[in-house]
Amino acid sequence: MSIVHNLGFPRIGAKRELKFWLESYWKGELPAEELLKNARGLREKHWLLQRGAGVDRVPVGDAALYDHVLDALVLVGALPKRFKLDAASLDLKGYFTLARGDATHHAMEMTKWFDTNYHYLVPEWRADTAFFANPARLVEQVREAKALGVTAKPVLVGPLTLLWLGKSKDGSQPLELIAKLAEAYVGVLEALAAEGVDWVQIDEPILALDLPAEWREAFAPVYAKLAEVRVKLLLATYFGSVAQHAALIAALPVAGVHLDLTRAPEQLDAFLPAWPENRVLSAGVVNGRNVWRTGLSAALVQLENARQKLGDKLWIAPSCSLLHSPIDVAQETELDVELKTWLAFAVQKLNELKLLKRGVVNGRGDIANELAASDFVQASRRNSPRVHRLEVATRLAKLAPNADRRDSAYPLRAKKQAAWLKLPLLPTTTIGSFPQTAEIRAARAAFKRGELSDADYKTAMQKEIALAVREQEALGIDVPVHGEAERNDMVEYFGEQMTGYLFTRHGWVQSYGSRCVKPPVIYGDVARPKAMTVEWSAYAQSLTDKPMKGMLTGPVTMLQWSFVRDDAPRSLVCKQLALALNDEVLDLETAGIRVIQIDEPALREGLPLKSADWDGYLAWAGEAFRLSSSGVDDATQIHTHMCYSEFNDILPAIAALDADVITIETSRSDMELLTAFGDFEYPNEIGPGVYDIHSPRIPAEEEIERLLTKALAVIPARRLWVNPDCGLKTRGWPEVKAALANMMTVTRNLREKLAATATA
Ligand SMILES: CN1c2c(nc(N)[nH]c2=O)NC[C@@H]1CNc1ccc(C(=O)N[C@@H](CCC(=O)N[C@@H](CCC(=O)N[C@@H](CCC(=O)O)C(=O)O)C(=O)O)C(=O)O)cc1
Ligand SMILES: N[C@@H](CCS)C(=O)O
Ligand SMILES: [Zn+2]
Repeated sequence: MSIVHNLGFPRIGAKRELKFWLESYWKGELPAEELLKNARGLREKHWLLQRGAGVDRVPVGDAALYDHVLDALVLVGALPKRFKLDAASLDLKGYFTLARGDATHHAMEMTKWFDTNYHYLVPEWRADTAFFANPARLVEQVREAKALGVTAKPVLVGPLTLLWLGKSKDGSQPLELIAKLAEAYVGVLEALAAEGVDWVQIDEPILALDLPAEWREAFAPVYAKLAEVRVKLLLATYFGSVAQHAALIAALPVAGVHLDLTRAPEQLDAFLPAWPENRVLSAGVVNGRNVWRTGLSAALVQLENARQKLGDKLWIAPSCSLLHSPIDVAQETELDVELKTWLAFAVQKLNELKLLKRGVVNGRGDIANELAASDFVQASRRNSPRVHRLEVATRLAKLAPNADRRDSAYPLRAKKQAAWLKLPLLPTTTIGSFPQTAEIRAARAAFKRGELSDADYKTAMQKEIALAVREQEALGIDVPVHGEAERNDMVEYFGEQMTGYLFTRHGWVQSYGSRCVKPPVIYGDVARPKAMTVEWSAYAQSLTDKPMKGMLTGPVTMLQWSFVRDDAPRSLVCKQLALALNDEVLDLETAGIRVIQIDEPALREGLPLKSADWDGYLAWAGEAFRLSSSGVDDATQIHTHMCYSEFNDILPAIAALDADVITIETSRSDMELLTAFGDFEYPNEIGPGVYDIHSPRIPAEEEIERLLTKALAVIPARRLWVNPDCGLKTRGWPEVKAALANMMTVTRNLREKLAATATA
């Protein structure tokens, strides 16, 4: 019998319940036992919900309390050595110390999960990293599921993917650990088999990447070892085609393979003719990375094709875990009725899978009404006048070929900027946001509920802006910011003010740990009807003589962190965003804001997974950034900011953005990135982050000094800025003030030292 299975479910809860429990626990307000009890209740609710929606095999083990990669490390006993914690006896306190750090440990590094906006904790490898099977928690969850009558399919991060995602901390090659790691996986699988588990999903998304030969070759021996355990393995691949590894995958002793047929539908034809007999094909035909209702007719064509060859060996699934999808459209009671019919979140996606199963098993006639409804929705989206705007298309068509170029090259611009900015050596700034306090969020919530008037909300936000400016003046920050108090989120805020965007009330998606984002949805042509930030920035400028830095989210990040229409190329949508943002840049300049930061933290995350596609992407992404930042006077200083990713492999593309200044996260990786910037001789100004903003820990002066000294060894002082790694919205004011005060003290001391050396 063909079945429906799911690769993973959003774990935060329809009302972000897990987020609130976690944060209460961290504040000491919720006891550990309560957190554990609540989390168990939530995952059980999700299992039953999935079963109720027609999922025959329900994923178990995906409901991490903080991060599934951290859970995978606990499962194989490979916690970073520096924490001196034992995986077998790890309690909640230890688990969260790994994730969030404490007074004596900096948190595990965090980076993007492939090309998503989800952040995982980076494993730390050493030649002597030891592993052991530590399956107790997973086994317990399998038992919980069984007790509820749910058919559990445990989900594991695959061993090769786990190794790949980690970083060597001692220069050794992570792949050398594979034999030891495979032993631990065998132990885990044996424990699951002993529980009567028949299928285990083992995720190897790295198969969507171009892998070096030694990594490709490592698959066969590892999977041969795992195949010794009497449990069926479903090798799950997603986020792209794995056809380049078809021979390797065909030869693996696994009982099933999952393919992402939404990102890479063409791979079905590549795989199907030589599909090994008796192997299950899990067809990922419902997009887990987007919010659009599936075109059921088209998906059925794929499934019918596969079923003809495979019969009941065909399984039906979402393209990837639904972790990246909001939970339930039914909660969106305020959404425009027509637009709502275009959308499907996790719960709706599971229902689509159930229908597809009926359609493919019983024939199309069994779901004739649903197919007709689906066809109608597809046509209504395609033909809707709400999607297309003539003025946007005309503006794009008329764009001058050099519209993405500044008037002069950086060296001349730098002189003109220095002439009016008159900044000291090692100028200091911050990345934009200051603490989003409970009061700010409460004011916004009251405003949204209609309990606070426009005028009162504006006054409340201006009060916060004034506070941020005052604090920065007291600290002596050279280029202050207004603090972004008025923004719910750096992407959603802009999306709400542009045409072609819709936004939800409850469409939360986990970003990391307890932090969530509510990506706005681009359904049509994008434009900016009126200024979005000018009033706030101009107000902030009126409070200080220092040059106020305006703050925008760049076109690539707006694209990457939104759910994007699937009826136009991403490059086109990005260009529309770039022009809308350029309108804002020019309005800011006219209003006297002559330092403008255009954040692009998602530039690297948007990089295609296969290197053959990189140049194409970097060309249009770079052009979009430059389009958004051009047309300003040479003396207007354009900043950009990047964080949360490894940037070494795209340094030339970062330089090609031609921003006058880039501020970039570096401290968690101990300024490793800077060496690359130094080697590459990044031509413009750089502010490498001198402290990590993810932890409440206040960085000591010595730590900041060490990092800054490291930076000075590779970047000439005249091109070096001093700033934190990222925005400070997740922190509290006392920590922010103390951390920035240390940053300022170190900077002043270094300035004196540099001046003394210059005069000596
Ligand atoms: C820089 N980062 C961002 C990424 N992606 C984005 N889209 N935005 C980013 O900033 N990706 C990479 C990183 C990830 N980092 C973060 C950091 C912090 C958060 C975060 O703090 N998220 C908040 C939600 C923020 C938000 O949208 N707030 C709104 C709504 C607040 C709210 O919950 N309102 C309640 C009502 C409350 C009441 O009092 O009644 C409601 O709407 O139900 C706002 O401020 O108005 C979080 O809480 O998780 C995310 C990613
Ligand atoms: N300006 C934003 C950038 C985050 S990546 C902030 O400061 O929060
Ligand atoms: Zn950032």
